[in-house]
This record gives sequence, C-alpha cells and structure tokens, in this order.
Amino acid sequence: MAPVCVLVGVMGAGKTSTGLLVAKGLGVDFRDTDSDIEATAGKPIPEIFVDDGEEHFRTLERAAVATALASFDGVLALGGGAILAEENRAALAGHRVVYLSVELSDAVKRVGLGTGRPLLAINPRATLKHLLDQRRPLYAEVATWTVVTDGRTPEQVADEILAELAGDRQPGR
Ligand SMILES: Nc1ncnc2c1ncn2[C@@H]1O[C@H](COP(=O)(O)OP(=O)(O)O)[C@@H](O)[C@H]1O
Ligand SMILES: O=C(O)C1=C[C@@H](OP(=O)(O)O)[C@@H](O)[C@H](O)C1
Ligand SMILES: [Mg+2]
Repeated sequence: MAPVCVLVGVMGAGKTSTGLLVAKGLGVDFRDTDSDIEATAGKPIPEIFVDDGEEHFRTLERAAVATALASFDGVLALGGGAILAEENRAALAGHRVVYLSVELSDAVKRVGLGTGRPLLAINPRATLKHLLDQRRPLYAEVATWTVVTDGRTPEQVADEILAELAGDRQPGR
C-alpha cells in the first residue's frame, strides 16, 4: 500500500489545502502527518513545541511519516520540515512526491501573520527566508515532480496535479 501522492514544500506552499482538493478530486482519503502527530500527542503542534520541544516533535513526525507511507493509500501531506530527517527522505524513495514550490513573498503573504506555526512566531519573513534557503535542495531531492504555486490558487494547483495524475495513469506513460 502506498499513497497516491505525497505533497512536500515549505510552510505556506499549500500542502494541506491543495492536498484536500486533490483527494476530493480523486475521491480518495486525505491525510496530513501534522494531524496524525497532534492525535498521537493529544495536543496542538504549538503546544508540543512549547511543552516538549522541537526535537520531540521531529521524533513524532518520523514515526507519523513512516506509518503513513506504509499504511495509507490516499493523498498525503507532510509538514514542511519532514524532509529534514534523512530517514524520511530515504522513506520517500519510490513514492510519487510532488514538491509544491513557493517563493518567499507568496509564502509570507499566506502564513506570515497566522498562528499555529511555532517556527514562525518570531520574525516570520526572515525565518521563512532561512528555511527556504536551507530546504529547497531537500525538497528537490525527494520530489518526482514540482508544481509552482506562486500567484495561483489552491484550485489551480490541484487541477494541475489531477491532470498530471490522470496522465500518469494512461497506458504507455
Ligand atoms: N495557492 C495558494 N494561493 C493562495 N493561498 C494559498 C494557496 N495555497 C494555500 N494558501 C493559503 O495559505 C495558507 C497555508 O496553506 P496550507 O495549505 O496550510 O499550507 P501548508 O500546509 O503547505 O503549510 C492557508 O491560509 C491557505 O488558504
Ligand atoms: O516547516 C516546519 O518545520 C513545520 C511545518 C508545519 O507544517 P506545514 O508545512 O503544513 O505548515 C508543522 O509541521 C510544524 O509547524 C513545523
Ligand atoms: Mg500543512
């Protein structure tokens, strides 16, 4: 069993919102490792960071990623930092991994002022710039294809993914 596709990308790339639309379009289940982690911990992500620290969050995340990749066959969204762990990048090999790319200005517009992302609590623009610089090569490393999301709605991005998936399933491709 394997996910139809796995969405990766930085915070604000639209993994959760676009993933839900892709799953709906395909008529399959949607799963987000962030929700799995919250269910396991019994509390929201910001509280995990405050009470237990980022390292503990990453430990829960590695377990959530491994479980979902092995046992889920719908559309799977990962948290933006999941690709930091070598173990997770290795586990993604052989899966259809869609990198939702977004540049700094759109990412800041989308998540800069929101709550719920503890890493962005202080100076979201500078933090996002640093995370993008650090992580871009890692997203590219695990991706089997990249979809640019700047200036596009989640619906437009989801439609492109659905078209690509439909093409993938055609005989001879
Ligand atoms: N393509 C897009 N265009 C504009 N806003 C978007 C887009 N994708 C997501 N958003 C908005 O950005 C915010 C973060 O989206 P989300 O799906 O949670 O991103 P991620 O899971 O990648 O962090 C949400 O408010 C969402 O509505
Ligand atoms: O980039 C990160 O390190 C994180 C991204 C978040 O998920 P989204 O990318 O869905 O916002 C969430 O896993 C946590 O706040 C840490
Ligand atoms: Mg998300």
